[in-house]
Amino acid sequence: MGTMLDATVDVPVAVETSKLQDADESFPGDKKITVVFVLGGPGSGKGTQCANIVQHFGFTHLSAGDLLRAEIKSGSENGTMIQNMIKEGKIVPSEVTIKLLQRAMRESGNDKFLIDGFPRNEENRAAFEEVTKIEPEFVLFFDCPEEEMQRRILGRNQGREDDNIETIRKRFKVFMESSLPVIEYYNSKGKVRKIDAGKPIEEVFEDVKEIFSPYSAQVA
Ligand SMILES: Nc1ncnc2c1ncn2[C@@H]1O[C@H](COP(=O)(O)OP(=O)(O)O)[C@@H](O)[C@H]1O
Ligand SMILES: Nc1ccn([C@@H]2O[C@H](COP(=O)(O)OP(=O)(O)O)[C@@H](O)[C@H]2O)c(=O)n1
Ligand SMILES: [Mg+2]
Repeated sequence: MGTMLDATVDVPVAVETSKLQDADESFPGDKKITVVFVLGGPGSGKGTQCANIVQHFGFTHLSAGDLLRAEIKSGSENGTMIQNMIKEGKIVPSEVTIKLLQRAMRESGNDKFLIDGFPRNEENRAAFEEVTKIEPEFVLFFDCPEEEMQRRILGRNQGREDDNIETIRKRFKVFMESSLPVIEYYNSKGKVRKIDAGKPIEEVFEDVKEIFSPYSAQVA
């Protein structure tokens, strides 16, 4: 399953694991890990489009929010803290989120990841870089008007404790103050691929597909 951008050879899982901890000590033939960060405000359509990308391009979708919600459900010792932060629209300390992401990456057996909803602030960004040494291939940014995002979240019906108007307002504020600067940071490095996410799902995916075409899983 090679692509244009990763000269992939199959290596044992053990090598992959050490690579995650020490990705800068790569050697010829080592497995390259491709990470795309998928960012955008709450309700901009990150999860929806990631599901489409997975179908077409062979990536594994890791939603930081989904991993945190699963951690609450699992009854972990951090569960109550995570639940309280999500209810308030606050960003969970990166130490917790990065561990969940690393575990999910390891367990997937894949080498191409869409990391959805992460990094959401500077602390997330710097810690991920420090711990994993992974630089994202690019950042997919779903740009969507706030009133449209609000409408979508209120219609989402996933039973989420943070999908109420009071928490939604807090999440928008956190997005503007903490997450947009991360997008700006990557923009200054020329890594942001911005998508007009206010359009219907199929139209957004047309634009997404263009960006991902070099990563087609079908390319020999
Ligand atoms: N382009 C779109 N147009 C209309 N509704 C959308 C669009 N993309 C996603 N949705 C819907 O909006 C809600 C939020 O989408 P979701 O993918 O969960 O966003 P995010 O992960 O960014 O919060 C879902 O109910 C989804 O079905
Ligand atoms: N990197 C992250 C991602 C999510 N979260 C928490 O999880 C909540 C929901 O995130 P999400 O990505 O599932 O939300 P949406 O943007 O998909 O609506 C956020 O509001 C944060 O409280 C976090 O703390 N750190
Ligand atoms: Mg989501």
